[in-house]
Amino acid sequence: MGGHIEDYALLSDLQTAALVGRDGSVDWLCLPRFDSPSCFAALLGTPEHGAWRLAPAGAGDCTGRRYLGDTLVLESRWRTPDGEVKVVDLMPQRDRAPRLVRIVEGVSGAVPVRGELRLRFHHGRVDPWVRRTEHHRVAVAGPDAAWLRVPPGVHTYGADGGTVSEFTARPGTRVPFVLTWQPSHLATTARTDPEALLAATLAGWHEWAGQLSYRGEWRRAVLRSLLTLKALAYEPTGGIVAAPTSSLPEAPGGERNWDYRFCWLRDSAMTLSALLRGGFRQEAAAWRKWLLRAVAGDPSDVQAVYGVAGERGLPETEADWLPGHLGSRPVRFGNAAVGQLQLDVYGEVVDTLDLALRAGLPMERQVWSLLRTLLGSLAARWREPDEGLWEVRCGRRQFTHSKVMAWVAADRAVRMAEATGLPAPLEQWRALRAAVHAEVCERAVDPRRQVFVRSYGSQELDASTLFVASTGFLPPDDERVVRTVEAVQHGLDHGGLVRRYQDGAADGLSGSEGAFLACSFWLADALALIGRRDEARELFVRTASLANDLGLLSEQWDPATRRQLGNTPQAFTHVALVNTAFRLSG
Ligand SMILES: OC[C@H]1O[C@H](O[C@H]2O[C@H](CO)[C@@H](O)[C@H](O)[C@H]2O)[C@H](O)[C@@H](O)[C@@H]1O
Repeated sequence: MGGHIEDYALLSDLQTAALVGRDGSVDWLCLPRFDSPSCFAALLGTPEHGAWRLAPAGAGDCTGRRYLGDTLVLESRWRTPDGEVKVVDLMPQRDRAPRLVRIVEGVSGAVPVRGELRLRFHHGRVDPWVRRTEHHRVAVAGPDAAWLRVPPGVHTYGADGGTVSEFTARPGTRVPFVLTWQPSHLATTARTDPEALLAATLAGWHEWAGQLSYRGEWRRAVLRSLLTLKALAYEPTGGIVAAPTSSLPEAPGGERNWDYRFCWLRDSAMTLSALLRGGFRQEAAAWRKWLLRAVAGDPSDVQAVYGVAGERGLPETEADWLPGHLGSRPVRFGNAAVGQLQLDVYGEVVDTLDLALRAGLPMERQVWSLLRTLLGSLAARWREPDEGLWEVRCGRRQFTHSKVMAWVAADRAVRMAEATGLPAPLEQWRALRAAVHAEVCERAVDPRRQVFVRSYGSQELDASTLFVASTGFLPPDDERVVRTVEAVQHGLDHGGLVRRYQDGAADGLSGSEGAFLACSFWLADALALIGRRDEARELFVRTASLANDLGLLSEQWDPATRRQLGNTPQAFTHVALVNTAFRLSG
């Protein structure tokens, strides 16, 4: 049922991503886009649902692995009784077709190597027909074709529903495999030079990483997080996916399994703020253009989530043929969050536009007009209950976080209007800001404890109320802020980390979940803001240390089993890591 979540390495060509396990198996790959059906879905099933293992014959997990420098080129090493072998995995940035390149290099001895390629299109459901050409094995089914370039001298044959390759790796030999996807109606595929692709891919990532402006003490973790965020941005449109996976469970064996291969305005706006802080402005400009296209049509009907090209419909379906990761069912594709009202997205989007302006991106006329439409829509809707940032499936409420973020939208809009002098109903925006502030202070605070609660009138805690401090809604020395931070720290503690809300709080789903890693970083932020910097540092370091050996973090953490949970790598978590590192580094 796939390896452990933290066993996976990420490869990306900035249009889709693959996950490679420690055992040398590519267990997840959607082609040609992040949100396309997968051709390898062993992550959510077994190798029978599609996988490509390439490793010393009979070997288990690799004995060491790393990314080559500041790139997403993975090198896995096996030391075996027969000798040592390296496999270098990469997804070159696209020219025409998506490719997965795997180069086996002999280091010492004579090591028998075995490749087992099982392509299963449409999320593990369709076993393609495979034919042989002079240089390739070609798998075809429906719209999909995958071409495996067979290296000269490698014995390749069909067996066990897949393609097996066998050879012996010796020092000085490099054996490259290239898997290319293209529409099945194309009869040939272009030849490529895998070594040239490797060199260009290394250079491309290094060049990008070289722009990082952060010089603080957590440079390595920050850069790996930013590389991961960049890897989740769909280059042709500027959209950013929340994670490249679907249905990795928030509770093993449970139903909390969601498809994250889409662009949440919340997640992508926050991603942009992290990239901007790191000095990456080009992505911000591209995302702003994506945003304009995505919300075009009826910007007042802004959705919380869109497809990578701005699609509005992402129908949620259940894949009953997949057993799920660790038996966690259902496996879902598509996401019903698309039909929810999540008012906080106004705040996150406007906050990011403000940050972009302050980072020197010129305010375009179209962006300004979008901002005015968004504010008009928010003014009409902010009193409505919504599903909130946690996307509850048990009905709408007056969530505190949604209202605080409505205040953020009005506040940042006022700030931008004042800074630019561009035409705006400034007095209306100021009045909106004041009205939201007054209502939140009156209705979202528990009168007895003087803490901000999950929703108006409730007694429940919610880590998203920490935003009252970090957004500037109230000054950090306000007693209600301090009490809220302390209440979250103690009331939502889960093994030294933070739950997003109390275990058992209504969300419309069965079972419980792990500690939410982004919330743990948010608490570190809030502790720093209220002056408890030592505790903030300690929590930050503890949370960041849960990353796997390659620096990757999923959405949640299970303190009992000490394992990662949920979709991986998750943008939300890496964004929070970056933002907190910046704050703590001053
Ligand atoms: O927990 C229920 C919800 O889980 C997902 O939402 C979470 O992930 C989103 C993407 O990272 C994030 O924006 C949101 O704040 C998280 O709660 C899922 O996508 C939802 O459909 C589901 O209701």
